[in-house]
Amino acid sequence: MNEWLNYDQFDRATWHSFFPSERVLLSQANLDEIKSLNDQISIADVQEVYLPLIKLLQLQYQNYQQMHLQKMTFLKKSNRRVPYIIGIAGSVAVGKSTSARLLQILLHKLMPDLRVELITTDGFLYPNAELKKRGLMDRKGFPESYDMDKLLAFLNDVKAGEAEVMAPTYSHSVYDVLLDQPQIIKEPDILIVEGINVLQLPSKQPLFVSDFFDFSVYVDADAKLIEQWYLERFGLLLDTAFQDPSNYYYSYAQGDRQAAFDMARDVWQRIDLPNLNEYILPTRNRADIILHKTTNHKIDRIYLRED
Ligand SMILES: Nc1ncnc2c1ncn2[C@@H]1O[C@H](COP(=O)(O)OP(=O)(O)O)[C@@H](O)[C@H]1O
Ligand SMILES: CC(C)(COP(=O)(O)O)[C@@H](O)C(=O)NCCC(=O)O
Repeated sequence: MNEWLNYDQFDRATWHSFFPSERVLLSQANLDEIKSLNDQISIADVQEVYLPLIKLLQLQYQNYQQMHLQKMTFLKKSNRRVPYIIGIAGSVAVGKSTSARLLQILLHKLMPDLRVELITTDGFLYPNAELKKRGLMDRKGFPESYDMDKLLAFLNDVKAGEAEVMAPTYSHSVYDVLLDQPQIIKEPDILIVEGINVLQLPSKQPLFVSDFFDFSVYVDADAKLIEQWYLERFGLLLDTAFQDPSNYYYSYAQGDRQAAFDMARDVWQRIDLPNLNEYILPTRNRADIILHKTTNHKIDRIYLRED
């Protein structure tokens, strides 16, 4: 079966024409905020690809709230705010968290009155101690390495309108879950949930994580490019680890740089690449939109699911 059957495909110029840049002028403060996130981010991508996507999301969000109000009126129930949840999927190191932060900044720009929160499912990985106990250290990121019940309960509580919901957090430099630093999510209007596993089907649970999503994005690129981005990120992790003995990568940063990169290349080949091929890529055609990247993270094609 043609996996693109249900998608409209657009090149950048066509996609941009749906919402020309002049409609939202980014201030210097906006640009500074984006550049502080990552100074390599292309502002052309932001204006030509992300702003039309944000406009589409704004329309979907408004529709969603209207539908919800009509339903509550029909059921003679009082209306309450129900968070709109956006999932962002894709390989390790494809740029999910960078895209998620961009969406958060731009959604806030277009709808300044809304509270937009962002979490990553990395926090729902079992802690390293538990992964070791289960013999799963080399399976980090694979479906069995996540506490899916905890993630589903978290999403359920957010959707149910709980005043405060705790999300565990993860640090790449500690290489573990930060059990003492949970993130507190307080009644968001929009919640972005970013992670490699957000479009996966559960093995035991009766619910999918994506059952909670109102819109989903898959960030896509050729595996060879993603490996390069993985290694570039590893280089940045090494640079920051250099003077910090508590950093997971400290000993690699102190030792031979070539050997450190050989180790990272091996981890990519043994763990993250098979995970991409076996468990992440097969979820691509569940997304509402696929952002396809080429060299230098430039988005060259956009696939939008047909209704
Ligand atoms: N749009 C972008 N432009 C330039 N570099 C980017 C962009 N998106 C991601 N990167 C870089 O690629 C690497 C992986 O991105 P990251 O957001 O950490 O990926 P993920 O969350 O998917 O693991 C990081 O070094 C990040 O700085
Ligand atoms: C924590 C992760 C599963 C998730 O990755 P992310 O999407 O945040 O890049 C990944 O970064 C990871 O640690 N994978 C295990 C093998 C490795 O060290 O790359």
